[in-house]
Amino acid sequence: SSSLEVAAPSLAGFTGVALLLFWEQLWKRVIVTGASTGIGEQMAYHLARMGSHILVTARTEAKLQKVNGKLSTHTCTCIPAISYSTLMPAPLISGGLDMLILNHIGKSYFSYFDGDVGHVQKLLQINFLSYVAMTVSALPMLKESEGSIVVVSSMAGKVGFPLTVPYSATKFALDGFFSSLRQEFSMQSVNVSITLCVLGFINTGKISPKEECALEIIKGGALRQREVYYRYASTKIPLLIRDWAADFLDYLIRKCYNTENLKKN
Ligand SMILES: NC(=O)C1=CN([C@@H]2O[C@H](COP(=O)(O)OP(=O)(O)OC[C@H]3O[C@@H](n4cnc5c(N)ncnc54)[C@H](OP(=O)(O)O)[C@@H]3O)[C@@H](O)[C@H]2O)C=CC1
Ligand SMILES: CC(C)CCC[C@@H](C)[C@H]1CC[C@H]2[C@@H]3C(=O)C=C4C[C@@H](O)CC[C@]4(C)[C@H]3CC[C@]12C
Repeated sequence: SSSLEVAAPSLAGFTGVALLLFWEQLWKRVIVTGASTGIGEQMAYHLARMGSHILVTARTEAKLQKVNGKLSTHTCTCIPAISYSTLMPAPLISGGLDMLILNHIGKSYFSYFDGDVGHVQKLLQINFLSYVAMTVSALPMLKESEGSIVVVSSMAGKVGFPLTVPYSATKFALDGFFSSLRQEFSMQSVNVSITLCVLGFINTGKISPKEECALEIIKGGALRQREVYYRYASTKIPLLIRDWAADFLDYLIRKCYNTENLKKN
């Protein structure tokens, strides 16, 4: 099929090709949040090439329309101005859902924690509570389809990095909520998979391109993996060090930061 031709060159290995062959039967209806830019936007393009029906969300209608324009030959609905309050509107799409990809984040700062409790609360609302609320409202549909929840997190949601205190808190919260929920699904025989994605720094260059990252996230979700690491070596190895020598990893991380230009709080 044409979807295979477009996506095949960027896929590594047999699993990726096998996944694409079965995708059209298995993974038709997908929601991607925060899909107007970055990794979410790239996920939308990959999914469209695979023939999925996708619903993308973000706050800015203009940016969503740009994405929608590039997706014009595929079924795509855009939801602008979703406030991501804790109360999500009742099921976003009727007719079922196979995969919910939770990806959006609110803006934060990259410097020492400034003591602004209100900002932490707001970021928890956007990066964490809205994920909980969307999961709750999508769950009846996901149970019916035996579908998947994909949660996009970060190395900063597994290890304490400096300069990202509020952000890190929201990402650690996601791990707690979804890891615990995965256990309950298993105990209650709820066949909905939960995939937590642990990403390192993603850029637009050659080292960790967002296009490849987006495809790895979709693959991990479709294969119902517990966690996705991207890129694998530079995220998995530090996590192995963390489990055996946490102080040593903290030391290595601090050594990567040039703190001369930073204002002390
Ligand atoms: N980029 C990186 O290096 C890394 C990214 N990650 C994770 O990957 C995911 C995607 O990151 P990235 O592609 O960089 O994100 P971007 O900043 O490129 O995109 C964020 C998306 O979320 C939407 N958004 C922003 N603010 C809000 C809000 N208040 N409410 C709802 N939606 C909002 C934006 O659209 P709009 O503003 O129109 O609402 C946009 O679509 C995130 O979960 C992030 O934590 C993890 C590790 C590293
Ligand atoms: C242990 C090392 C091998 C890996 C180091 C990875 C470090 C450098 C990675 C891990 C998590 C990354 C941050 C992140 O998750 C999300 C964002 C939001 C985005 O809008 C701007 C960039 C920012 C702050 C990333 C900055 C780079 C971080 C600290």
